[in-house]
Parts: sequence; structure tokens; C-alpha cells
Amino acid sequence: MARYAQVQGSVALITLTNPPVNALSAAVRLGITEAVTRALRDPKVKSVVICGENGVFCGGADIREFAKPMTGPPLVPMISAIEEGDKPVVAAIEGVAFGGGLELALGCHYRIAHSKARVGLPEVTLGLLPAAGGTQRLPRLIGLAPALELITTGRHVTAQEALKLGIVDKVTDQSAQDLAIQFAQEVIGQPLLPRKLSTQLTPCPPDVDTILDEAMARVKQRARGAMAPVACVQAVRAAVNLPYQAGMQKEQELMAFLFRSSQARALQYCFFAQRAVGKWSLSSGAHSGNSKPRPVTKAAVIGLGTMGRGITVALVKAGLSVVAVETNKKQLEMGKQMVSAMLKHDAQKMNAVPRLDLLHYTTDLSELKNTDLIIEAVFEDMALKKEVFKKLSSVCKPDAVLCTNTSGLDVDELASVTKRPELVVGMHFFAPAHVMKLLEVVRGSRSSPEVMATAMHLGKRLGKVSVVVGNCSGFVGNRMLRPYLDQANFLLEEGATPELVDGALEEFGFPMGVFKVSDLSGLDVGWRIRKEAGLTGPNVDPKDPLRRRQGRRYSPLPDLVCEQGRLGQKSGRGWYLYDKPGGRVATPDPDIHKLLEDYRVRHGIRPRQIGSQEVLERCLFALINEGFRVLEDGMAMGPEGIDMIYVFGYGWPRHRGGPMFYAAMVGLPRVLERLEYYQQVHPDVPHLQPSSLLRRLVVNGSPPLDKWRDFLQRPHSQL
Ligand SMILES: CC/C=C/CC(=O)SCCNC(=O)CCNC(=O)[C@H](O)C(C)(C)COP(=O)(O)OP(=O)(O)OC[C@H]1O[C@@H](n2cnc3c(N)ncnc32)[C@H](O)[C@@H]1OP(=O)(O)O
Repeated sequence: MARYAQVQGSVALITLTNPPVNALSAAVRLGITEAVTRALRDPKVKSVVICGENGVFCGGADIREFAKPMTGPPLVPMISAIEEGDKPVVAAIEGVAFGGGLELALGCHYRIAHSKARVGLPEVTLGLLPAAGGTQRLPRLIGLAPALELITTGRHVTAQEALKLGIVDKVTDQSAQDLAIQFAQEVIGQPLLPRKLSTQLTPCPPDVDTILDEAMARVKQRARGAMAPVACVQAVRAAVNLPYQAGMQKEQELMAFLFRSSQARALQYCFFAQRAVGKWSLSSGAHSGNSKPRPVTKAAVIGLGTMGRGITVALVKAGLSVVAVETNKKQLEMGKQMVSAMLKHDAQKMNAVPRLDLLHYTTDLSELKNTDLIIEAVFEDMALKKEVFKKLSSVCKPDAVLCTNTSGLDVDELASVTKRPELVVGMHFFAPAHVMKLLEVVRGSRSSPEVMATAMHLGKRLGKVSVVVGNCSGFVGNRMLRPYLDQANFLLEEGATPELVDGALEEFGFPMGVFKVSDLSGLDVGWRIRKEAGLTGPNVDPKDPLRRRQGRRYSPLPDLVCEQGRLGQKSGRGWYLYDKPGGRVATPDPDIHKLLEDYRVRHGIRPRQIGSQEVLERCLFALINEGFRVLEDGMAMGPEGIDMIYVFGYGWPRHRGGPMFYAAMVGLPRVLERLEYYQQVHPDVPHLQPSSLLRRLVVNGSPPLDKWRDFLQRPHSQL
């Protein structure tokens, strides 16, 4: 796991060999410990170079080992032995030096990086802190403020920035290993003490306490309940206030606390779940390993509304040439201006040139005959989308892939109007499409494996976390959102206020509560959908009482709010009051409180005190329950997919792992018991009826999440 060689006569070359990222597994740590001991003992060896095989220095500790009892030599003494040795050790960093990998390099006396390498301490993203001396050595090397920023965010740093910050000593476009070997010979005999970071003091500006206090305030505000960033600040404070050994002691104490936390488990689960969803498989036996994507060099986007514009920008940023289509010249010009502005803004931030040359604008669909893949992003209306698909089917080349960016319409119905249903797939982007990381790739019943591979591969090129989902109303994300929204509205009827509900959800870790999100998206969006579904407006069954629709409880509150012209942020009033139309700062609105009070009086509802726990249980458990139904119906590959959809698309706090992981952490019997309780209290809300899968899991002893698939009744998923 670590290869040893003697090169150029006097240089010991230690190579980490644990593909794909040379993670510091027990075997690698043992290999390094033995190799370093050998090099330090061998009188013929005058200096040492540590590098990684296959162009990767080291991706850090082996995260898979965290769930198992610790074996092999620990990292801290291994790194100390390198630093304390009397021979210069040079780290040759290619690819990445992350986490324990960078900590290993910080224990070396010199660091040389390839120009394409990246370094960083991403432990905080795993619910941990850099506990192999990272919180103590990095501040000593680069100073307090930059170290705080890197450690509390886990941000990856390019080799160039690392050089500027002083993390690395040299950057090369050639082989970092070759330069390191040469360098290791040059530094033989030079004093080593100044290069041993543990012997140095952290350089501190006079306002050190202010810097630390401000960092703590910033981190607490951003963390939304995540503990690791707070612990990172505490550990770095120790690098300033305490001698090295005492600082290390503090680092270990904080790490021990984090390591056992449910947040660390959640974040590590997310790390693997994010990678697992990329490995899709279909019930036909096709999977990501045996299905080849089609080449896509030229794409098209139909419709330059909010979604179409974002998708166009995302495609251009990924280097694809794009034909952007609108129905008339005026719309086209408007779309063009917006897309150009977005690309210029983005390029400016990255100090790059906007790739406007990749774009072609037209109102003529016949110009799509050479495009490989078309994404329809017109208004969410089945008739209109069908018309577009019919036309696309006749103008596009026969093997062009046709994608729809619907947020919930039937992909099969759309595919049925084309001559190539096997080349039709849903690509559900989330607004703003060039920013949001989530992509639901919707498999129609006839979508071919090749077309699924193409959409998933394109998602990856766009930097998205792409999740394969089945073709059901609302797909996965929006389907699960409905019971959540319903519960939030019912809570208002029963005595809550928007700020009470939002407060509980924000305290849980959502960046915004449900009513603030609705105001941001525009309340008219849901209003239109409810009208089309016959839940409000002229198509309502006249026999339905006001608070019952289609056989179940219904809250007309959101409709009443819209009828008052309160459409959310854009109109300056929604569930909250804003300082002006388009304003962002929400303040509680006495008019809404009055509306709720009048409503309750009108309907004879006695308001009651509602606490945060009830808000969370009713909103989140109803959503989770629908998640179990999604699994039962075979509309998602597994709980990991659902969790990634919620983490990347709906602001579910990552340190809570996603709804299905959260359910497992709370305990499935508890979720079931609370759903049963609320169902008894609200028998007219079918969403509260516990799903059969949840019941079956509980009866079978609540197996761990990765075993849930074994309890599905359907032999095959719908994917
Ligand atoms: C005592 C505790 C001390 C903790 C200190 C630490 O070091 S904690 C770990 C800190 N390191 C990280 O957080 C890095 C995590 N990895 C990455 O950011 C990326 O994987 C990468 C190194 C930048 C490589 O990215 P790339 O896109 O090229 O590949 P993948 O992400 O798909 O990874 C390939 C496979 O490798 C697995 N993997 C990656 N890093 C680790 C790791 N540190 N431990 C274990 N496994 C790791 C990853 O899961 C992939 O596996 P597959 O089975 O192929 O999905």
C-alpha cells in the first residue's frame, strides 16, 4: 500500500498505492509508517519524497473505515514521525491532497505541487475537523484568517492559490515527483527546524480575538445547526491560544465528539449517496456500466423563459454549442439579452471570457436538424408541449434525443406523439437551472438505456447531481412536496402562523421555511396548478364543501391569499410582507394574521397552540411517508436517490442526511407511531396513512437503510 524505492542515490521515494484516490486506509498508514522508519534509519538515505500513484497524491483518510473499529497505525503519530525526523521530507502533490492527505503533506518539510493539483481540508463537509494536526499546523503555516476560512468551509484550493497562501513551496507544469526528487537533493543539510510547523507560533494580527469572534458568528449563521464548522473555529482558536501539544489535545477532544455524532454519519452518508446515484440501473438489466451515452456536441433549448435561460447558460458553461429557440423575435431578443447578461456575469466572476460564440438564436425550428439533443422548456402545459414534441419529431434528425424539462407532466404522453418514444426522456431541472445542482432524469416507459445514459452523462457534464426517477405525477421531489405543503396549510388553519411554521423548519436547518419559499417562487404557480387540477376555480365540483376536495381535506387558504393579489415577493405581499414588489426581506404581516383569524371564525375552527415539534412531525413525516410510497411504487432506485433529491433540490439540511436517512435516525417505529397518531386525529388526510413499506420495515425490526430494497413488494422497480 506504500511502495519504497531509493532513487538518485540518496533519495527515498515513498509512493502511496491505494487506487483510485490513495486514501489513507489502515494498510496505507502501515505502509507509510514502515517506509518512513526505513528511510530515516538507512544511512544511505539523505532525504525523502512522498508521492501518490496514478497522478493522485491522496484523497485523505479512508472514509469507508469510519464506520468500523479503528485498526492500523493512527495518523497523528505517523505524521509526527515524519516531521520530527532529521531528514528533509518533500511531498510531491499531483491530483489532490485533501483532508488527511494535506495533513500528511503539512507534516512534510516541503511541498511541491503540480499546477493542476488541488489541496484542501474538506473534513468539515463530512461532519468532522482536520484532526491529524490540520487545525494546528495550517494556521501556523498560513496565518489565522486564511486558515479559518479554509478549515471552516472545506474549500478546495488550486495549486496557484496554494502557492500564494504559502501552503506549497513550488508549483510546476512538469512532473511534481521529478521536481520533488531534485528539490529533495538540494535541501539536504539545510536547517530543518524552521520547516517543522509544530515548532512554530501561529502568526497573529493584533485583533486576533475579533477575527475569531467574527469567524464564529459567521460560521454559526451559515451552519444552520451543523456542529462541525463551529468545532473547527474552536480548534483553530486553540492553535492561537495554546502551545502545539495542548492544541492537538483540544483538536482530538473536539474530533472525538464530532466523530460519534449523527451529523457526521449523515454527512458521510451523503458523500457516498451522491456517488451512488450516478450508478443507475434499470429493471431491464441495463445500467450505467453497460449503457453507452450518445455523443452530444450540439444541443438546443426550446423556450427562453426562466428555466430555458438557466438551462442554456448551464449548457454553454459546459462547453456545448447551443441553439436557443423562441416563438417570436421579441421573446427571442429578450431571452438573448438575459442569457448574454447571465453568461457575462458568470464569466466576470471567474475572470474568464463569456462563450457567447457557442450560442445561436432562432425562431425557426427547422434550424434544429443537426442538433444531437433538444431540451424543451416551454410553459408547463401538456397541449403546448405535445405540439412542440410533434414538430421536433419531424424536424430533428431521427437519432436526436428529445428531452422535456417538465416538473411533473407525463413523459409517456409526450413521447407518444413522437415517432421515437425510445429517444424521449425527462430532464427536470430546478430553478435557477444554471445554479441548482439537482437534475431528475425521468425514465419514460419506453426510454431506451442509451437515452438514459445520454441524459445522465449530460447531467454530469453540467456539474449536476443527476438522479434517475420514474414517470409518476410530480416525479419524486414534487410528489413528496405535496403532503408537506398540505400539512403546512392545515397547520395555519388550526392555529399556526406562517412565521411559526417557517421558524420550526428553519430551526431544523432548511434555509427557508415553506411559506418563504412559496413567496419566492410565486404563489400563482401553485394556484394555476390547483385550478387545472379542479381543486379551485370554476372546475370545482359544486358538491364539494369548501374545505374538502376530491374526497379529502383541502385548505383553500393559499387560494384566498392569491385572490387578494398577494402573489409573493414579486407583488411585495404574499404570506409575508416585503418592503416593495421584488423585495427580499420578509416581515410578518398583520393582514395575514387577520385573514387567518377571520377564516377560522368563518369555519368554526378553535385555534390551538401549535409547537415546533408538531410542525416538524406533521410536515416532515408526511413527506417521508410519501418517500416510502415512492420506493414502494418503484419510482426511485433507492432511499439514497430520494435523499439526494431533497438535499440538492429542496434545501433539506445535508447534516440531516435527507428525509429517508433522517427517518432512519429518528427511528422507523417512532415515525410510524407519530403518523398513526396524526392519522387518527386527521382521518380525512390520506397522506398521513402510514405506507405499507414503512409498516413492513418496522415489523421486520427496522433494518438499515441499505437493506430496505429487500422489503419492497414489487419484484421490479418501474425504472
Ligand atoms: C481520523 C479521521 C481523519 C479524517 C481526515 C480525512 O481525511 S477525512 C477525508 C477527507 N477527504 C475528502 O473528503 C475527500 C473526499 N473525496 C473527494 O473529494 C473526491 O472523491 C476526490 C478525491 C476529489 C476524487 O474525485 P473524483 O470525482 O475523481 O472521484 P469520486 O469522487 O467519484 O471518487 C472515486 C471513488 O473513490 C472513493 N473515495 C474518494 N475519496 C475517498 C476517501 N477519502 N475514502 C474512501 N473512498 C473515497 C469514492 O467514494 C469513489 O468510490 P466509488 O466506489 O467509485 O463510488
